[in-house]
Amino acid sequence: MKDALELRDLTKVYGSLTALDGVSLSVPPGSVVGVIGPNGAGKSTTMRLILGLIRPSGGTAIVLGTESWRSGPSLRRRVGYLPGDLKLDGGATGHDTLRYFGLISGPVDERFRNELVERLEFDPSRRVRTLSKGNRQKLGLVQALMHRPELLVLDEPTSGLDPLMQREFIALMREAKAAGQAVFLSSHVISEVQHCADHVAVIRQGDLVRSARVAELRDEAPRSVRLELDAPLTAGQAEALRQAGLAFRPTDDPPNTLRPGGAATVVEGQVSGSPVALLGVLSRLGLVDVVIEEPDLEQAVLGLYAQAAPGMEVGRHGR
Ligand SMILES: Nc1ncnc2c1ncn2[C@@H]1O[C@H](COP(=O)(O)OP(=O)(O)OP(=O)(O)O)[C@@H](O)[C@H]1O
Repeated sequence: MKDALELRDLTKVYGSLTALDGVSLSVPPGSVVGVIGPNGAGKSTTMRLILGLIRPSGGTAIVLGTESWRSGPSLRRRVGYLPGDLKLDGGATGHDTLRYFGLISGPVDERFRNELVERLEFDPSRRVRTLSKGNRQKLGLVQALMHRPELLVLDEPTSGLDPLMQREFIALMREAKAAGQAVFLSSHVISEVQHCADHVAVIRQGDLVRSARVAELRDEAPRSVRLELDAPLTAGQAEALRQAGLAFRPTDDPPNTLRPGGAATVVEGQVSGSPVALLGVLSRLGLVDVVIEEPDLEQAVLGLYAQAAPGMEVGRHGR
Protein backbone atom coordinates (compact mmCIF):
# COMPACT_ATOMS: atom_id res chain seq x y z
CA MET A 1 0.00 0.00 0.00
CA LYS A 2 1.23 3.47 -0.87
CA ASP A 3 2.14 5.69 2.07
CA ALA A 4 -0.23 8.59 2.76
CA LEU A 5 2.75 10.64 3.89
CA GLU A 6 6.41 10.21 3.17
CA LEU A 7 9.15 12.51 4.37
CA ARG A 8 12.44 12.09 2.54
CA ASP A 9 15.46 13.68 4.10
CA LEU A 10 13.33 16.72 4.96
CA THR A 11 15.40 19.72 6.00
CA LYS A 12 14.56 23.29 6.96
CA VAL A 13 17.16 25.92 7.64
CA TYR A 14 16.37 29.37 9.05
CA GLY A 15 19.49 31.49 8.63
CA SER A 16 22.11 29.86 10.80
CA LEU A 17 19.60 27.56 12.54
CA THR A 18 18.77 24.11 11.20
CA ALA A 19 15.21 23.61 12.46
CA LEU A 20 14.90 20.21 10.78
CA ASP A 21 17.84 18.11 9.75
CA GLY A 22 17.22 15.39 7.15
CA VAL A 23 14.16 13.70 8.65
CA SER A 24 12.79 10.64 6.85
CA LEU A 25 9.67 8.77 7.91
CA SER A 26 6.40 7.50 6.50
CA VAL A 27 2.77 7.15 7.53
CA PRO A 28 0.79 4.41 5.78
CA PRO A 29 -3.01 4.63 5.47
CA GLY A 30 -4.81 3.28 8.55
CA SER A 31 -2.00 4.17 10.92
CA VAL A 32 -1.19 6.83 13.50
CA VAL A 33 2.33 8.18 13.88
CA GLY A 34 3.04 10.37 16.89
CA VAL A 35 5.94 12.79 16.85
CA ILE A 36 7.25 13.81 20.21
CA GLY A 37 10.08 16.10 21.22
CA PRO A 38 11.02 18.94 23.52
CA ASN A 39 10.14 22.59 22.83
CA GLY A 40 11.72 23.85 19.65
CA ALA A 41 12.55 20.32 18.41
CA GLY A 42 11.04 20.96 14.97
CA LYS A 43 7.58 19.37 15.25
CA SER A 44 5.54 22.35 14.02
CA THR A 45 8.11 23.05 11.32
CA THR A 46 7.65 19.46 10.06
CA MET A 47 3.88 19.98 9.94
CA ARG A 48 4.13 23.29 8.07
CA LEU A 49 6.42 21.61 5.54
CA ILE A 50 3.91 18.77 5.13
CA LEU A 51 1.15 21.28 4.44
CA GLY A 52 3.34 23.11 1.93
CA LEU A 53 3.04 26.33 3.98
CA ILE A 54 6.80 26.70 4.02
CA ARG A 55 9.35 25.50 1.53
CA PRO A 56 11.90 22.83 2.44
CA SER A 57 15.59 23.78 2.30
CA GLY A 58 16.29 20.18 1.31
CA GLY A 59 14.47 16.89 0.82
CA THR A 60 10.75 16.45 0.14
CA ALA A 61 7.41 15.84 1.80
CA ILE A 62 5.26 13.56 -0.36
CA VAL A 63 1.62 13.94 0.64
CA LEU A 64 -0.87 11.49 -0.90
CA GLY A 65 1.54 10.88 -3.76
CA THR A 66 2.27 14.56 -4.50
CA GLU A 67 5.12 16.75 -3.39
CA SER A 68 3.33 19.07 -0.96
CA TRP A 69 5.25 22.23 -1.80
CA ARG A 70 4.19 21.95 -5.46
CA SER A 71 0.60 20.87 -4.82
CA GLY A 72 -2.47 23.10 -5.12
CA PRO A 73 -5.67 23.53 -3.09
CA SER A 74 -7.06 20.18 -4.31
CA LEU A 75 -4.60 18.43 -2.05
CA ARG A 76 -5.69 20.55 0.91
CA ARG A 77 -9.18 19.06 0.56
CA ARG A 78 -7.70 15.63 1.18
CA VAL A 79 -5.77 16.74 4.27
CA GLY A 80 -7.10 17.84 7.67
CA TYR A 81 -4.79 20.23 9.51
CA LEU A 82 -4.88 21.50 13.05
CA PRO A 83 -2.09 24.06 13.43
CA GLY A 84 -0.48 24.71 16.79
CA ASP A 85 -1.44 28.39 16.48
CA LEU A 86 -4.87 28.27 14.87
CA LYS A 87 -5.84 31.80 13.82
CA LEU A 88 -9.58 32.43 14.05
CA ASP A 89 -11.88 35.40 13.54
CA GLY A 90 -12.95 36.37 17.05
CA GLY A 91 -16.18 37.99 15.89
CA ALA A 92 -17.41 34.88 14.03
CA THR A 93 -19.44 32.15 15.72
CA GLY A 94 -18.40 28.49 15.72
CA HIS A 95 -21.07 27.86 13.06
CA ASP A 96 -19.66 30.63 10.82
CA THR A 97 -16.14 29.33 11.32
CA LEU A 98 -17.05 25.77 10.40
CA ARG A 99 -18.96 27.00 7.35
CA TYR A 100 -15.88 28.98 6.26
CA PHE A 101 -13.52 26.03 6.72
CA GLY A 102 -16.07 23.84 4.93
CA LEU A 103 -15.67 26.02 1.84
CA ILE A 104 -11.92 25.45 1.86
CA SER A 105 -11.86 21.79 2.75
CA GLY A 106 -15.35 20.63 1.63
CA PRO A 107 -17.36 18.66 0.77
CA VAL A 108 -18.29 18.17 4.40
CA ASP A 109 -20.43 15.33 5.69
CA GLU A 110 -22.84 17.43 7.79
CA ARG A 111 -24.03 14.51 9.86
CA PHE A 112 -20.47 13.66 10.78
CA ARG A 113 -19.67 17.32 11.53
CA ASN A 114 -22.68 17.49 13.90
CA GLU A 115 -21.62 14.22 15.50
CA LEU A 116 -18.14 15.67 16.13
CA VAL A 117 -19.64 18.84 17.63
CA GLU A 118 -21.76 16.71 19.95
CA ARG A 119 -19.06 14.26 20.94
CA LEU A 120 -16.62 17.06 21.74
CA GLU A 121 -19.39 18.94 23.58
CA PHE A 122 -18.73 22.06 21.57
CA ASP A 123 -21.24 24.93 21.45
CA PRO A 124 -21.01 26.37 17.90
CA SER A 125 -23.45 29.21 18.59
CA ARG A 126 -20.89 31.16 20.64
CA ARG A 127 -18.55 33.77 19.22
CA VAL A 128 -14.96 32.63 18.93
CA ARG A 129 -13.64 35.47 21.11
CA THR A 130 -15.75 34.20 24.02
CA LEU A 131 -14.40 30.65 23.78
CA SER A 132 -11.94 29.19 26.29
CA LYS A 133 -8.65 27.70 25.02
CA GLY A 134 -10.04 24.18 25.21
CA ASN A 135 -13.19 25.14 23.31
CA ARG A 136 -11.15 26.82 20.57
CA GLN A 137 -9.18 23.61 20.33
CA LYS A 138 -12.41 21.64 19.90
CA LEU A 139 -13.39 23.98 17.06
CA GLY A 140 -9.97 23.39 15.49
CA LEU A 141 -10.43 19.64 15.77
CA VAL A 142 -13.90 19.65 14.23
CA GLN A 143 -12.66 21.66 11.23
CA ALA A 144 -9.71 19.29 10.76
CA LEU A 145 -11.80 16.12 10.94
CA MET A 146 -15.19 17.06 9.46
CA HIS A 147 -14.40 16.31 5.79
CA ARG A 148 -12.99 12.87 6.65
CA PRO A 149 -9.62 13.61 5.01
CA GLU A 150 -7.27 10.84 3.93
CA LEU A 151 -4.48 12.41 5.98
CA LEU A 152 -4.76 14.20 9.32
CA VAL A 153 -1.91 16.45 10.45
CA LEU A 154 -2.55 17.52 14.03
CA ASP A 155 -0.18 19.77 15.96
CA GLU A 156 -0.64 19.11 19.69
CA PRO A 157 -4.30 18.20 19.24
CA THR A 158 -5.14 17.64 22.91
CA SER A 159 -3.56 20.84 24.18
CA GLY A 160 -6.14 22.51 26.45
CA LEU A 161 -8.58 19.58 26.41
CA ASP A 162 -9.83 18.18 29.72
CA PRO A 163 -9.18 14.48 30.46
CA LEU A 164 -12.66 13.41 29.32
CA MET A 165 -12.21 15.18 25.99
CA GLN A 166 -8.70 13.75 25.66
CA ARG A 167 -10.28 10.34 25.92
CA GLU A 168 -12.84 11.24 23.26
CA PHE A 169 -10.00 12.42 21.03
CA ILE A 170 -8.21 9.09 21.42
CA ALA A 171 -11.45 7.31 20.45
CA LEU A 172 -11.73 9.53 17.37
CA MET A 173 -8.17 8.66 16.36
CA ARG A 174 -8.87 4.95 16.70
CA GLU A 175 -11.94 5.34 14.50
CA ALA A 176 -9.98 7.36 11.93
CA LYS A 177 -7.40 4.60 11.84
CA ALA A 178 -10.04 1.90 11.44
CA ALA A 179 -11.54 3.91 8.56
CA GLY A 180 -8.17 3.82 6.77
CA GLN A 181 -7.18 7.44 7.42
CA ALA A 182 -3.54 8.23 8.12
CA VAL A 183 -2.71 10.41 11.12
CA PHE A 184 0.45 12.37 11.88
CA LEU A 185 0.20 14.10 15.24
CA SER A 186 2.51 15.80 17.67
CA SER A 187 2.36 15.71 21.43
CA HIS A 188 4.34 16.43 24.55
CA VAL A 189 2.63 13.61 26.39
CA ILE A 190 3.95 10.15 25.65
CA SER A 191 1.09 8.43 27.50
CA GLU A 192 -1.30 10.01 25.01
CA VAL A 193 0.81 8.98 22.03
CA GLN A 194 1.02 5.44 23.31
CA HIS A 195 -2.78 5.25 23.55
CA CYS A 196 -3.47 6.13 19.96
CA ALA A 197 -0.26 5.80 17.91
CA ASP A 198 1.28 2.70 16.34
CA HIS A 199 4.58 4.36 15.76
CA VAL A 200 6.53 7.04 17.60
CA ALA A 201 9.07 9.43 16.12
CA VAL A 202 11.21 11.25 18.65
CA ILE A 203 12.81 14.44 17.38
CA ARG A 204 15.28 16.56 19.21
CA GLN A 205 16.93 19.69 17.92
CA GLY A 206 15.79 18.95 14.39
CA ASP A 207 17.10 15.38 14.38
CA LEU A 208 15.05 12.23 14.29
CA VAL A 209 16.68 10.48 17.23
CA ARG A 210 14.37 7.47 17.29
CA SER A 211 11.62 6.03 15.16
CA ALA A 212 10.02 2.89 16.51
CA ARG A 213 6.78 1.03 16.99
CA VAL A 214 5.16 1.88 20.33
CA ALA A 215 5.37 -1.78 21.33
CA GLU A 216 9.11 -1.79 20.56
CA LEU A 217 9.72 1.30 22.68
CA ARG A 218 7.70 -0.20 25.51
CA ASP A 219 9.72 -3.42 25.36
CA GLU A 220 12.90 -1.44 25.90
CA ALA A 221 11.54 0.96 28.50
CA PRO A 222 12.77 0.68 32.08
CA ARG A 223 10.57 -0.80 34.78
CA SER A 224 11.02 0.06 38.43
CA VAL A 225 11.69 -2.92 40.65
CA ARG A 226 11.46 -3.12 44.43
CA LEU A 227 12.53 -6.24 46.25
CA GLU A 228 12.16 -7.00 49.92
CA LEU A 229 14.42 -9.81 51.08
CA ASP A 230 14.50 -11.77 54.31
CA ALA A 231 18.30 -11.49 54.60
CA PRO A 232 21.09 -9.15 53.50
CA LEU A 233 22.11 -9.58 49.88
CA THR A 234 25.30 -11.58 49.36
CA ALA A 235 27.90 -10.41 46.84
CA GLY A 236 27.02 -13.41 44.65
CA GLN A 237 23.30 -12.60 44.70
CA ALA A 238 23.97 -8.94 43.88
CA GLU A 239 26.06 -10.01 40.89
CA ALA A 240 23.34 -12.43 39.72
CA LEU A 241 20.76 -9.62 39.87
CA ARG A 242 23.02 -7.35 37.85
CA GLN A 243 23.67 -10.11 35.32
CA ALA A 244 19.89 -10.48 34.94
CA GLY A 245 19.65 -6.80 33.98
CA LEU A 246 18.74 -5.16 37.28
CA ALA A 247 20.52 -1.83 37.71
CA PHE A 248 20.57 -0.88 41.37
CA ARG A 249 22.61 0.74 44.06
CA PRO A 250 22.61 -0.20 47.71
CA THR A 251 19.79 1.76 49.30
CA ASP A 252 19.83 3.48 52.67
CA ASP A 253 16.09 2.95 52.99
CA PRO A 254 15.32 1.26 56.27
CA PRO A 255 13.98 -2.21 55.69
CA ASN A 256 10.30 -2.73 56.25
CA THR A 257 10.18 -3.78 59.87
CA LEU A 258 6.57 -2.82 60.47
CA ARG A 259 5.09 -5.98 59.04
CA PRO A 260 5.45 -9.28 60.89
CA GLY A 261 8.20 -11.15 59.12
CA GLY A 262 9.23 -7.83 57.52
CA ALA A 263 12.20 -7.54 55.18
CA ALA A 264 15.81 -7.42 56.28
CA THR A 265 16.94 -5.83 53.02
CA VAL A 266 15.26 -3.61 50.43
CA VAL A 267 16.62 -3.42 46.89
CA GLU A 268 15.29 -0.79 44.51
CA GLY A 269 16.37 -0.55 40.91
CA GLN A 270 15.36 -0.67 37.28
CA VAL A 271 15.28 -3.36 34.66
CA SER A 272 15.11 -2.44 30.98
CA GLY A 273 13.27 -4.75 28.62
CA SER A 274 11.88 -8.11 29.63
CA PRO A 275 12.09 -8.95 33.35
CA VAL A 276 11.94 -12.70 32.68
CA ALA A 277 15.65 -13.32 33.33
CA LEU A 278 15.29 -11.44 36.59
CA LEU A 279 12.41 -13.67 37.71
CA GLY A 280 14.74 -16.68 37.47
CA VAL A 281 17.18 -15.05 39.91
CA LEU A 282 14.40 -13.86 42.22
CA SER A 283 13.12 -17.41 42.60
CA ARG A 284 16.42 -18.27 44.28
CA LEU A 285 16.27 -15.38 46.79
CA GLY A 286 14.41 -15.27 50.07
CA LEU A 287 11.74 -12.82 48.92
CA VAL A 288 9.34 -11.18 51.34
CA ASP A 289 7.76 -9.01 48.64
CA VAL A 290 8.39 -7.92 45.06
CA VAL A 291 6.96 -5.11 42.90
CA ILE A 292 7.79 -4.89 39.19
CA GLU A 293 6.07 -1.88 37.64
CA GLU A 294 4.74 -1.27 34.13
CA PRO A 295 7.36 -0.17 31.57
CA ASP A 296 7.90 3.56 31.96
CA LEU A 297 7.69 4.96 28.44
CA GLU A 298 8.01 8.51 29.75
CA GLN A 299 11.39 7.59 31.20
CA ALA A 300 12.50 6.00 27.93
CA VAL A 301 11.58 9.11 25.96
CA LEU A 302 13.13 11.51 28.46
CA GLY A 303 16.30 9.44 28.14
CA LEU A 304 16.24 10.08 24.38
CA TYR A 305 15.75 13.82 24.96
CA ALA A 306 18.67 13.92 27.33
CA GLN A 307 21.10 11.95 25.19
CA ALA A 308 23.58 14.72 24.54
CA ALA A 309 25.21 14.08 21.21
CA PRO A 310 28.57 15.85 21.39
CA GLY A 311 28.77 18.70 18.93
CA MET A 312 25.06 18.61 18.20
CA GLU A 313 24.65 22.31 18.91
CA VAL A 314 27.53 23.08 16.59
CA GLY A 315 26.11 20.79 13.92
CA ARG A 316 22.73 22.42 14.23
CA HIS A 317 23.84 25.96 13.84
CA GLY A 318 26.82 25.42 11.67
CA ARG A 319 25.33 24.01 8.48
N1 LIG B 1 10.01 31.37 10.93
C1 LIG B 1 11.05 31.02 11.69
N2 LIG B 1 12.20 31.74 11.66
C2 LIG B 1 13.25 31.37 12.39
N3 LIG B 1 13.30 30.31 13.23
C3 LIG B 1 12.18 29.57 13.31
C4 LIG B 1 11.00 29.88 12.56
N4 LIG B 1 10.07 28.95 12.85
C5 LIG B 1 10.62 28.10 13.74
N5 LIG B 1 11.87 28.47 14.01
C6 LIG B 1 12.82 27.78 14.93
O1 LIG B 1 12.89 26.42 14.52
C7 LIG B 1 13.02 25.57 15.65
C8 LIG B 1 11.91 24.53 15.61
O2 LIG B 1 10.68 25.17 15.91
P1 LIG B 1 9.28 24.39 15.94
O3 LIG B 1 8.22 25.42 16.15
O4 LIG B 1 9.18 23.53 14.75
O5 LIG B 1 9.45 23.48 17.24
P2 LIG B 1 8.39 22.56 18.00
O6 LIG B 1 9.00 21.21 18.12
O7 LIG B 1 7.06 22.64 17.33
O8 LIG B 1 8.35 23.26 19.42
P3 LIG B 1 7.20 23.37 20.55
O9 LIG B 1 7.09 22.04 21.21
O10 LIG B 1 7.76 24.40 21.46
O11 LIG B 1 5.94 23.81 19.86
C9 LIG B 1 12.98 26.48 16.86
O12 LIG B 1 14.29 26.71 17.28
C10 LIG B 1 12.31 27.74 16.36
O13 LIG B 1 12.76 28.85 17.09
